[in-house]
Amino acid sequence: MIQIDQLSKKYKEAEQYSLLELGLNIQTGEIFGLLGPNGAGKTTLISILSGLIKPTSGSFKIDGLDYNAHKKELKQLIGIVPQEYALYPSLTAYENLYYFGSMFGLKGPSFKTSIQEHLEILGLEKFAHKKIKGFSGGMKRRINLIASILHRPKVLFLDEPTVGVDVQSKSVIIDYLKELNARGTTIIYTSHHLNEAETFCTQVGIIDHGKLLCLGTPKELIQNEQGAEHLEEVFLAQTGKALRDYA
Ligand SMILES: Nc1ncnc2c1ncn2[C@@H]1O[C@H](COP(=O)(O)OP(=O)(O)OP(=O)(O)O)[C@@H](O)[C@H]1O
Repeated sequence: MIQIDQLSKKYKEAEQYSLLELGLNIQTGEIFGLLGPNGAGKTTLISILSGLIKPTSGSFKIDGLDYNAHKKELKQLIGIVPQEYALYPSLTAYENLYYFGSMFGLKGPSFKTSIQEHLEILGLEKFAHKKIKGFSGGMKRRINLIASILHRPKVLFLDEPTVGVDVQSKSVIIDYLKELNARGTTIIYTSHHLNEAETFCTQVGIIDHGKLLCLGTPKELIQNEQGAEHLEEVFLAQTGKALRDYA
């Protein structure tokens, strides 16, 4: 589904590469967890794959389509849930979703029904006509998720979709993502919640300093790391214990 070849990114004015000749294949139907410490390059990689920023060099294809030649098709094919909320605070939940769906050309009664259905599935039907500015973090994350999937993307990129939300919202989000995946959506997500990734992901890639360190199912990675019982131990063995503070 996704073929990444020798992808590098050096931001303007940055001294170091944020991604360095990274190669990776992600198969159709996976729930792929992109894990790594702060500053590892996760957001950079997801932002390149979802067309938000350009790589410095290298290439990638999604569903056989090269990004440079097929930008329009790829926009319809993918959904993006960014780390920051991309919502209009003074519009209601319904108005936000209507706006984002319209951007993908959605319209008509079936579109309106689809918004209502998604609000129900994610437990937000009571808040459909309330303004976003009063919503909790967990509610905003769920609205952000709906906004990114109304056009039924084949591939969904999520940058830390469960950060800063309570256990209840997290569980609704994860269950919903599993359901989407069961219906055929390939999921690529970043997270610092290693317990969550261990049970949620079918494949995991650990990256650091812009390079892929290891790749496999959570079970394979745990088996291959001597003495490890959980993904967290694999992660620390691969990336070390040094703090990654940067400003
Ligand atoms: N716009 C930018 N300009 C310059 N450097 C940047 C920019 N965005 C990110 N970087 C740098 O690129 C590196 C990778 O950052 P990135 O945000 O991709 O990491 P991350 O793995 O997503 O981290 P986190 O877990 O903190 O979100 C870091 O060193 C960061 O400082």
